Order: sequence, then C-alpha cells, then structure tokens
Amino acid sequence: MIIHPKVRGFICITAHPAGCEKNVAEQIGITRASGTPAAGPRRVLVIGASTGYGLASRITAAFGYGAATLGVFFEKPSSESKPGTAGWYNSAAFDKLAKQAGLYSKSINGDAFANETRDRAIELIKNEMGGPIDLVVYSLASPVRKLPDTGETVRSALKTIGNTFTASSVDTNRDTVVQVSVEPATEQEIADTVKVMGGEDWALWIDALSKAGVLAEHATTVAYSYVGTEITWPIYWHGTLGRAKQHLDNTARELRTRHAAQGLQAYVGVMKSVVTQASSAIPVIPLYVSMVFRIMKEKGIHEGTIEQINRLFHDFLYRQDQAAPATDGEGRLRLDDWELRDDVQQACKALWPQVTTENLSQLTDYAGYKHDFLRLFGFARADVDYDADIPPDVHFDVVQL
Ligand SMILES: NC(=O)c1ccc[n+]([C@@H]2O[C@H](COP(=O)([O-])OP(=O)(O)OC[C@H]3O[C@@H](n4cnc5c(N)ncnc54)[C@H](O)[C@@H]3O)[C@@H](O)[C@H]2O)c1
Repeated sequence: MIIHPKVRGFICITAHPAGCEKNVAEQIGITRASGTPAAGPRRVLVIGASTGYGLASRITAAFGYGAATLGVFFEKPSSESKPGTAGWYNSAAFDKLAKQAGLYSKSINGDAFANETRDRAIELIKNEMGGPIDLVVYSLASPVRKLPDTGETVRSALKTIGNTFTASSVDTNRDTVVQVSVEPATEQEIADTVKVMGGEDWALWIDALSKAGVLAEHATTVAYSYVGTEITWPIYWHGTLGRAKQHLDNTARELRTRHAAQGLQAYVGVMKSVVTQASSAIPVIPLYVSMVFRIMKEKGIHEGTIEQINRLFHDFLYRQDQAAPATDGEGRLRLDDWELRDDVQQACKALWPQVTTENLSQLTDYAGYKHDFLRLFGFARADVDYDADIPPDVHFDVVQL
C-alpha cells in the first residue's frame, strides 16, 4: 500500500509505519545520547503510552534507564487494507526495538478507564514483570470517558468559564489567521470535563495497583498537566480543561496522603506546549505554539516532547544527588519553566497582535508547526520514501482488549 497523509481538520487519518518507526528510533537516539546520570526506575507502567508525552516517557524509562515497561493505550490496529493509527505503529516500533535491546516490553490496547484494563495490567505485572512497579506515568488525553461502574459515557468540553473568549487562531487547513470565539461552558460541562480529564481515574489506577500489592514501596507516580500563559489562560487554565487539571493537583495531594505509609511520591508534572494530537485540537494553541517555538528556537532553548521527558527524569525524578525534586508552591514539577521565562513571554505578547495570514510564516514558526504535525503520523521525513509500496499491517506483542 502507498500511504500518503490525509489531513481532516486537526487530525491526519492515515499514518505511515516506516515513518513512525523512524520517529521512535530517533527519540531512542536522543535519549541514549543524553546519557543516564543516575539510577532510575526498574519497572514502569505508562498509561497513555503510544504517542506524545506518554510515548516519550516509555522511551526514556526503557532506553535511558533499562526499565521494563508495560504500556496502555487505545489505538486502532492496522489491517491488510487499512493503516493503523500512529500510536499503533509507534508502539509496534517501540516493542520491536525494546526487545532487540533485551528489554521487557508488553502493551495493552484497550480503554484505560475500564476496570478490566486495570485487572489485566495487574495480572501482567504479577505474572511477567518480576516485581512491583516503581514508576507509574499517567499521560491520557481523551475527549470521552466511559465510567467504570455505571458504563455511562461522559464527554469533556473545550470551553471557557464565565465569558465568551474571542482570539486569533490559525486555520491549519487553509493556513490563515482567523478569529475564533469559544463559548462558556455550563456547570454540567465543567463537571463532565473534570470527570474525563481530572484525577479520578489516575487515583483509581494507583489505588488498584496498591491494593493488589504490585506498587513498590517509595514508588513514584507522575501525571502530566498544562498551565500555559496569559495568552492561553482564557481557553485553557481558566477554562474547563484548567478545572480538570486543578482536580489533578488535588488528586496528587490526596494520593500522597493516602499512600504516605508506603512512601508514594505523587507529582503533577507541568509540561511545556508541544505539538501532539491532543494539543492540535485546542483552539488558539497551534498559533501560540508557532510563536513560542520561533522564540525558543532563536534563544536556543527549544525542546520537543522527548527532550522535556529526558529532563524530567534527569533533573527532577531521578537526580544524581538523589535529592527530592524542586517543586512549585503547589508541589508540582515545572518543566514549563523555560517557556514561561519573562523574555520568552514578553516576546510572545509583542508578536501576538501583529500576526496576520500574510506574515504568519515570517513572524512565526508555523512551518515548524506543520512539519511537526505531519511527523506525528510518520510523514515529512526525508529518510522515508512515501511513494514506495509498504505492507500496512504490523503486528506486535500486545494484549488486545
Ligand atoms: N501536548 C501538550 O502541549 C501538552 C502540554 C502539557 C501537558 N500535556 C498533557 O500530557 C498528557 C498527554 O497528552 P499528549 O499531548 O501527549 O497527548 P496524545 O494525544 O499524544 O496522547 C494521548 C495518549 O492517551 C491514550 N489514550 C487516549 N484515550 C485513551 C483511553 N480511553 N484508554 C487508553 N489510552 C487512551 C492514547 O492512545 C495516547 O497514548 C495530557 O494529560 C496533556 O494534558 C500536553
């Protein structure tokens, strides 16, 4: 099959197996080159392990520290007539390269919100991993959650709280700068977004692992969050998603208290803006990312997903001096520190009102954004021949639920 990108709105409905494998290999190369300054995790569970920050976490744990990894994700498998999703091909590539390197790798393709998925993960840890989990990474980004006990489906809303917010955004299909208005959410929509993207499911995982005796003493768990800046606050931190992320902050505190006797370290890691399938779907963010990438690249402080996670492990979670990681007043790990630097944000604020369709490419790194977006799906790589016929159906060691 010859596979080319088919972009529909803010997603690409095709993915390229060879390109995805090269993306994973590249992230492994970056991780190996960044070294292993200290002892790290040994047995790791990554929930949301197939793309974005979760995939980078799995790669860093395995190839940076030699950890055994169990990955959970929800992806569409490939078939002989249709490509799978990028996360499917990424996970296949990860599994192949991990096994080649002599590392334990197992994956579950299923709904992480379901009790059945937790049960299967616990069973695999008990039967195959040779000991308890010492790091749990929670990196889900999902618009819906089926509640595990009632089966009710709850949807999140990408809305503001209070007032309608109108701002510049980029229409990535037409490459034009447009004005978008985001409506305020109802109380029900706010509550539903917290149900889907807040910390309830993270806590269910940690409690279940602990109860089953498969969570190590002094284990670490980290869930990823975004705070952003004044430019994005109205749509994110002060909106429905921000409410869900504040719930995540509360959950971290609750988990620390509830599992204090086992010495659980529960953190929220506040990450920088990067190009992922989840972030492409949020209005305003792609334009902000195009601006901030240009400024951070000019200043030599740009980081992608893998560089962020490498730094999280090296400088925060597994420090050479074994000291506890630096946290902000809320106990969070701030990996967005460089993005939030005054000089970076001042430059963004100065640029923001000047950007128009005509000068989008000159004033911002929109070309870099588009390139990174296609890369998510295994496209836009110079080392892949996209006109070559390639078998789309890729199999690997995965438990299909
Ligand atoms: N992208 C950013 O700029 C950014 C910045 C800061 C924080 N974050 C946070 O990082 C986390 C991960 O986001 P991302 O941007 O890497 O997203 P992503 O879309 O790349 O990854 C989402 C992952 O969740 C999995 N998933 C979704 N629904 C699932 C389900 N029901 N069951 C099992 N797996 C499921 C997907 O398979 C995938 O592995 C989120 O909490 C997000 O808020 C992202």
